[in-house]
Amino acid sequence: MKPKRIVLALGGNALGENLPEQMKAVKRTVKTIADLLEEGHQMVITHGNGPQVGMINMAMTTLSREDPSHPMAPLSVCTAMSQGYIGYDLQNALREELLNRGVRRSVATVLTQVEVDPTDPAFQHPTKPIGAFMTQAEAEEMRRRGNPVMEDAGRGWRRVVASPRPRRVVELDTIRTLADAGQIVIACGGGGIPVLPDGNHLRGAGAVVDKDFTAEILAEELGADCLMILTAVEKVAVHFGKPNQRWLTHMTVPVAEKYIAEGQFAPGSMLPKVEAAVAFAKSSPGRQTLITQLEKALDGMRGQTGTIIG
Ligand SMILES: Nc1ncnc2c1ncn2[C@@H]1O[C@H](COP(=O)(O)OP(=O)(O)O)[C@@H](O)[C@H]1O
Ligand SMILES: NC(=O)OP(=O)(O)O
Repeated sequence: MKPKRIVLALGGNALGENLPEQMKAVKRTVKTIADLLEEGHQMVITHGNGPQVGMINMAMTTLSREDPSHPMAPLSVCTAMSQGYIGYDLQNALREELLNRGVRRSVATVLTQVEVDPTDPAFQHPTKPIGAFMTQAEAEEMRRRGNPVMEDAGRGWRRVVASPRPRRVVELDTIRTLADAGQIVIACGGGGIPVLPDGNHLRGAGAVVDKDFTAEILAEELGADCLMILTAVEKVAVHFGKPNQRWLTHMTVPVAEKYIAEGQFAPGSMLPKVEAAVAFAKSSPGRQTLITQLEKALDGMRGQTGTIIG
């Protein structure tokens, strides 16, 4: 297989939901990344932060309630914390996995900001699920305390926050320089820290950006051949979770757009992945997205499983 430049977007199951789970999960995750690197692919890695940013935000809110001298931490700051928290485990686990395979490579996490538009209507309509899953009763209580909640793709209830579209990766030049120099970069974690340009100042925004959209921008800007989105399902389905569910091996752009229009993909979970894939395919001929499970990434790259879009 010809080596490719891949932007890899890691979903929740690659990271676990709390500290001990994360330390365990990343050990499994980096085996997949190391396998892909061994095949000669060049990788820029990004990851989600839904559970983690929710946990950090809740911890900071509790601290501020208990001791008002600690002001509430905005979601932008919580995302910055989540990039450090996840990047720390991921880069160390990958470094160690490579060393165990006799490979000495530099791995670095770049704290990354993304510009968002203050007029983005998403600020008025929270859709991004964060934090742990809740029962409906817990969700009602959360709603009563002023936090919007939503049912998340049949898996339970979660708090939802605004998720504006990313427009520009602020630290793109740094990421490109490191990637071009053959270094392994972890960047744009949690979709990037959302910021609003205000003259020379970048003001943090109260939102969580979808990592699939930021990964798409990164893949476009870095001239990647492949956007790889690793999640909890091996393939994308139509009629997901229904008796007539059908797993998809390949979607052309028009077919993906037709399924999007039919509402086949759940907002806040599979929809942004397929929308990102469509945008990537449209950005230049030959660009493809692979959506599959972490454990199936190598088979997916070999065309043996997963859903290819483009
Ligand atoms: N049409 C669909 N096909 C496959 N999975 C779907 C579909 N619609 C919703 N899903 C759900 O979306 C999930 C992936 O979204 P999510 O868990 O938010 O991603 P991430 O892995 O990035 O955290 C799948 O595990 C599945 O439960
Ligand atoms: N920020 C983000 O997209 O996180 P998840 O992938 O965990 O939803």
